[in-house]
Amino acid sequence: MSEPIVRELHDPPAEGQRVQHQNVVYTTVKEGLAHILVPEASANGQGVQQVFYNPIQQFNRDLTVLAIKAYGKERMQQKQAASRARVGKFAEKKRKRKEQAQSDRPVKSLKLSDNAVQESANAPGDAEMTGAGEAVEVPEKPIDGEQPTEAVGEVQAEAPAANEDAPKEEKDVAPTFTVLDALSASGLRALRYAHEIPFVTKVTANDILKSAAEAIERNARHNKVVDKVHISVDDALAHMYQRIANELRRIGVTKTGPSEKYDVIDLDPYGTAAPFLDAAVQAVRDDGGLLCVTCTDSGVWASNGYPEKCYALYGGVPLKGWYSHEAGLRLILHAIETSAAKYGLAMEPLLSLSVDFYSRVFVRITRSPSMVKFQGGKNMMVYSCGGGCGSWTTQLLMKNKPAPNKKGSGIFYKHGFTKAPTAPQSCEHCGSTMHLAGPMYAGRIHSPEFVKSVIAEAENASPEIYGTRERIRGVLQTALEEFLPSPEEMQAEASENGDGTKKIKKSKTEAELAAIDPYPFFFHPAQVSGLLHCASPPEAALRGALIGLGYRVTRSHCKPGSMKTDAPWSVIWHVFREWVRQKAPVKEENIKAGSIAYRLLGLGKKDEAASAGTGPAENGKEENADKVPEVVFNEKLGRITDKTKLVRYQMNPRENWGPMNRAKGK
Ligand SMILES: C[S@@+](CC[C@H](N)C(=O)[O-])C[C@H]1O[C@@H](n2cnc3c(N)ncnc32)[C@H](O)[C@@H]1O
Ligand SMILES: [Zn+2]
Repeated sequence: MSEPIVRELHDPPAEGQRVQHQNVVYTTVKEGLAHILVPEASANGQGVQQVFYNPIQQFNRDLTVLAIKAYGKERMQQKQAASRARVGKFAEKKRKRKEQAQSDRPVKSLKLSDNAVQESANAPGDAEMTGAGEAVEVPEKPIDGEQPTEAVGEVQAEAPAANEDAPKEEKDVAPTFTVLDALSASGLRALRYAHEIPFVTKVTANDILKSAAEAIERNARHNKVVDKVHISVDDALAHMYQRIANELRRIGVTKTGPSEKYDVIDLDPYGTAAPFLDAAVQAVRDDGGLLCVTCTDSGVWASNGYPEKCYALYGGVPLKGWYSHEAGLRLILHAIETSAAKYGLAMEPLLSLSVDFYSRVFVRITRSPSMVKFQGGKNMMVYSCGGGCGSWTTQLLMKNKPAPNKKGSGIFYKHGFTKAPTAPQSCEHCGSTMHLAGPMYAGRIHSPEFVKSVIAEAENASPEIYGTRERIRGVLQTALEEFLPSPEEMQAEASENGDGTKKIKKSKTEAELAAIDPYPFFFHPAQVSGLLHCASPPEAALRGALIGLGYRVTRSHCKPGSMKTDAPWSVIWHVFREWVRQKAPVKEENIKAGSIAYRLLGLGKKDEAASAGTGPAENGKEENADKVPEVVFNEKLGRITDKTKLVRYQMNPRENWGPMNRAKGK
């Protein structure tokens, strides 16, 4: 029997309570600090929903709250510093004006220099307070108790009305932090941002459905956050383009008031976010605004089922194979980057995850035409042996080549062409046909500093409020460990610490931002073993073998059992052949001549050697085995002791797991 209805909309919200409002009975579902009212028939994601709510996406929402917190703390510090500087500037001017007034001389209008105007427009958090392009300063209103002098009146006549609300005190320039939940449904995200992120000053919850807007209003009232949550019923594109137009008007005409752009935009659509990207990159603030993007159409970006659709949506061809999810993240990043580039906006990936049935990426958008020039050299084509052994090779679309400046004043970059395809049409390892994929993003998909800052937020978060906290810690730690520095990066790291001095954190240089990820994809030992018809090596043994040969090994957050390494494919295959020879012999008579396993195991070569009378290499060892260091499957060397027992991968998806159907609301 159901619980009796004990609550009204205006009562304090409480988990599990039944609430009646306008003849509908709702169950109160708590997530984070927010309570949402879910019509009883559709609670738990069952039944036909009027407004979309998927409980399984809590991970996505918990993570986003923590990510915005981590991102916003730094941003608010910058904004507050800009604010203080501005208040200081005004206080100084106020003092000067007072002195002038007292000396009984007419006060002159204050013209800001071009540089000052530029600075004011560019400083984070500043443009919204002053209006970019502001040129003439208004004198202060008379200080309490003072009578305006004639002189002040004279200057006021010169000043444009647009500057009337120029800041006078700290409270007038208090920094804002705005978020757009562009596809809000029940408003759950907006409610959580309003409740859980203390520095958020306003969240706009937008949805195209009137029924969603009604739900948001109901939930905002129930949660008592109506002052922070602004509701908008509109097409998300129309809403964002309107803000872009308003901002252009603000900068060009009114020159005052807060920025119309958002500090953070969250896109959490049905399926793909691709149609919203062009507007979102422009509607988020271009001084480092944060874009959070979900795409649930993994059947498009991580499979070979619909390459034509993937190309249409993301501007790249997907990959077939084990690492298709990693490639999918790179396709989505490519789509965001190309959307942004044409407006002179650069994208920096902060965190890119492929989890459950969707991807979630967090990127920073900054106006930087000079960074945009690096983009051709940060995107790549991939040649993959998807139908065969799964090996790959990549090719950048362009080269970003450092060239010393002739005058000796530092390094600048040339952006040039690369050579025609270097990969053969047939796989050099197994002879199968190679396929073309991409273009896709070739840079780092996470920023280690950002990932660490979100981990720190997760560690301080209460597990009662953040139900998926342990999983967040595990996934983020795994994402952090994915980072295999390139030889250049390792060298830079070593030289910084070489003299024993403490490493000083430098701001990122263009070269660092332009760096590509030299090890973009993982491989999957169990699947490789399947191809060879052999037992799969224990992870520690395989890791030990690669480490013993001098390579680095880590894993990908995308798939349990995955391995990322800087060992080339030729070495990976050599290690597997040795595995078969030393530890996991296969029945050669069961392996069909000419098959992928036959070619990868080099059985053809043995046959050739036998018929030539030279016989197979002794003990089946490879012919040039002397030249290759011995492969030792040293489990001890490869063992990872995970003392903290992190939940690195989702193990038990609950019932009703998946993207769920669209809501039926109007
Ligand atoms: C997947 S749901 C959002 C779920 C929500 N973000 C959450 O975490 O619970 C997608 C929402 O986008 C809305 N929507 C679809 N197309 C839209 C558009 N063009 N503009 C605004 N909202 C749209 C739908 O009505 C639906 O409520
Ligand atoms: Zn192959």
